[in-house]
Amino acid sequence: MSPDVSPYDALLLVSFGGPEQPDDVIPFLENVTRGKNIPRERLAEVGEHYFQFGGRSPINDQNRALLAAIREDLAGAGIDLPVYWGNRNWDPYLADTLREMAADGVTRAACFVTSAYSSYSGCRQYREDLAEASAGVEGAPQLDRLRHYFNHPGFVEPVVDATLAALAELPDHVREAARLVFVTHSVPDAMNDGSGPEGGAYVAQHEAAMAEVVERVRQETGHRPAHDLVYCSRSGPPSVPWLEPDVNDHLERLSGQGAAGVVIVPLGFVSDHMEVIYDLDTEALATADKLGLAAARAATPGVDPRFVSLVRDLLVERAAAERGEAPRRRTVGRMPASHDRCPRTCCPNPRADRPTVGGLSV
Ligand SMILES: CC1=C(CCC(=O)O)c2cc3nc(cc4[nH]c(cc5[nH]c(cc1n2)c(C)c5CCC(=O)O)c(CCC(=O)O)c4C)C(CCC(=O)O)=C3C
Ligand SMILES: [Fe+2]
Repeated sequence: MSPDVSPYDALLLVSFGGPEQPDDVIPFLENVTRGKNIPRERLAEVGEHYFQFGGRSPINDQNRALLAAIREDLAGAGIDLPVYWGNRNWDPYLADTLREMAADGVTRAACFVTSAYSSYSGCRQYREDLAEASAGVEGAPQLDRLRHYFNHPGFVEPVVDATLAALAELPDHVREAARLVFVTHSVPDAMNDGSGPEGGAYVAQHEAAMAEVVERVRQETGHRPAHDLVYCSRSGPPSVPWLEPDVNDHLERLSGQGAAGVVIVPLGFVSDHMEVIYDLDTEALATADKLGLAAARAATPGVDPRFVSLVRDLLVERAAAERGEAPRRRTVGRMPASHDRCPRTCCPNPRADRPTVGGLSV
C-alpha cells in the first residue's frame, strides 16, 4: 500500500533562486538585498563572484535536478502527487508557481525548503515570502512548511559519507591528523540569538549535526577527528557583529598551529551553489593552497537518494500529523525533531512584522 499523503494534494519545493545569465545578476542582487543593510562594495564584490561564473548561479539547475529526483522518488513509492518549484528571489518566482497551483486546483501543499536550519534567513523569511506571494494569488493553496531537517538521517548520512570520501582524497601522510572544518553561512550574531523558539538554534543545530557527523566518522575510521564550526559569506557592515571565525582566518590559524591537512565540510548547504563553489572551492581552497595546507572539500547532499527520500519521509510524516496521528519522526543525534509550526516569536524579523505561513498564533 502506498503511503497516505492526505490532506495534501501537492508538494512545493521552495528555494532561494539565482541568476541564470549576466543580465540577471544585478536585478537578482537587488531582489535579495531590498530593504537590507548591505554595503555597496559588498554587492559589487558578490556580483563579481557571479560574473566569474558566467553570470550564472548553479542553484536553479540543482533545484531542477532535485525536483526531477523527488518526482521519481515519489512515483517509485506509489505516491501520486504533483510537485511544484518556486523561488524567493528569482524565476520561477513563488507567486507565479502559486498561480499555477491555484489554476491546477491545488488546495493544500506541503512546502520543502532548501534550508536545513532555523534562522530568520533560513526559516521565517521563506515563510514571509510565501505569505506575501499567496496574498496576491486568488485561490492560492493553504501552505504548510515541512520541519527543519539538520538532524534527519537523510541529511546527516550523505554528509558523513562525503566527509569520509574527502578524507580519502587527502595524501596518506596527512589523513590521520586531518582536521574537519565544518562551514556554514555566517549570519548576524543577533540573528543567531533570535533563532528558533528559545534563541541560539542556528548555532546549536549546526553543533548537533556536526557532533553526529564527527561521531559517525569516528565509528568508521576508529579515530575521532579534531573539528570546528566556522563561517563563510559574511555580508553586513563591519560595525555589525556576525558569526566568526571566517573560514579563511580559521585556515590561517590552523596552519600556524602546524596542521597539515583539512577537510572542508559545507554543513550549512544542501547543494553546491555559489557560496560553495566561490567562497569554499575558489576562495578557501586558494587560502589552503597558499598556506601549503592539503585540503579536500566534502560534497553537499545534492541529489543523494537518501536526501531525496528525506523529502518523502517529511511529507508522509507531516501528513500523518495533520490527520491527527502521531507519526514516527526520524532524527539522529542529541536534538529532538524540530517543530512543525513555528511559534510566533521564533526567528523574529529584525525590521518589520510581516505575515507568515505555517506558524502558530501564539
Ligand atoms: C542562512 C543563510 C543561507 C542558508 C539558508 C538558505 O539556503 O536559504 C543563505 C543562502 C543563500 N544565500 C544566497 C545568496 C545571497 N545571500 C545574500 C545575503 C545574505 N544571506 C544570509 C544568510 C543566508 N543565506 C544573510 C543573513 C544575508 C545578508 C542579507 C540578509 O539579511 O538577508 C546575498 C546578498 C549579497 C551578500 O551580501 O552576500 C546573496 C546574493 C544563496 C544563492 C546562492 C546562489 O546563487 O547560488 C543562497 C542559497
Ligand atoms: Fe545568503
